[in-house]
Amino acid sequence: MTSTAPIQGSDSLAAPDGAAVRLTGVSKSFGTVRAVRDLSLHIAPGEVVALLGRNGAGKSTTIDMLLGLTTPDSGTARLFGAAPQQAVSAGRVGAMLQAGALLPDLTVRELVLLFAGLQPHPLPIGEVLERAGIADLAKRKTQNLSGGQAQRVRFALALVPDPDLIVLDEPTVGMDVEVRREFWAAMRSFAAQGRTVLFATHYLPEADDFADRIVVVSDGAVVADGTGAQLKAGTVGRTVSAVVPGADPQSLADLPGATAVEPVGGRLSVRTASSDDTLRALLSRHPDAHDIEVVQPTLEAAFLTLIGEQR
Ligand SMILES: Nc1ncnc2c1ncn2[C@@H]1O[C@H](COP(=O)(O)OP(=O)(O)OP(=O)(O)O)[C@@H](O)[C@H]1O
Repeated sequence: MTSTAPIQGSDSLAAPDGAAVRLTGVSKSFGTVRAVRDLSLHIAPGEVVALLGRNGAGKSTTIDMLLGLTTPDSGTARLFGAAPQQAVSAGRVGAMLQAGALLPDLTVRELVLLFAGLQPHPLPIGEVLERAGIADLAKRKTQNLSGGQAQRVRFALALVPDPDLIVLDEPTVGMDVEVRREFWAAMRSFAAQGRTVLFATHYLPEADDFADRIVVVSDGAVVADGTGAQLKAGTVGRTVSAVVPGADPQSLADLPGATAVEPVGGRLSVRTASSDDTLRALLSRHPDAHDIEVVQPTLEAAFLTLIGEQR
């Protein structure tokens, strides 16, 4: 006999909804400051997600709630279907938070060992040092590290639990260009194993280069969520610019797809949701238009538009 009835007694440790991270309508205020407002975020296992926003947007507060370091005023935070503290205690989560002094008077190796002793299934110390690129710093006292070296040690501590999810709050602050490159290479190999990465940043190129998905936060709320390409296409559109004899910005405002027109150095620049339609109509109306350019927006332009709209 065949049956289509649901299987009973499924693994209670599995995330019931399959999500690595699920924030549902979380809010947090500090006095009169509403740091995070009704924010929801769902991250599937294996995704690499950037939380992008300017200073004070609410990124760190969101991360603190997600890790169980701060309790939301309302809403819920779940990691792998469990309460954040439970997922952290189970060694499923590694975190690299902003600044915070490393325990002094210990060598890097001693610090990593101490931290490993608190984890249920830590990675071997040699592997941690290797993966974080700090084998050469193992014997250095933590208080003698440079800012960038201390960041790499914090990254090592995040790797110690051998986590399924790694959460990084502005991880590359203080790292020089070379160290930054090595750091992202290490993160790529971590993510290539199917693990989940969430990082907060205000470096747009990092979000664009490294994340599968960018969640833009402004004034404590999600204002956009998509790939870098989707954010660029969906928010700003392309720009058609040309020298158009006898035209002024107002006369081009009704071109199909046009959302804004401005004069830029003797040219007219038309921001458009449909560059093909705009260009056809422009040439039909002004056959003498010349030096035409169609420009794809940068992520920075998309970001500024998004947070500008929000404000
Ligand atoms: N403990 C606190 N007490 C009072 N206000 C706070 C506290 N923590 C955060 N805030 C305020 O909440 C808002 C959000 O801060 P948060 O640190 O989450 O932003 P952020 O996006 O991480 O900023 P940054 O990029 O500068 O780190 C800010 O206005 C901040 O001043």
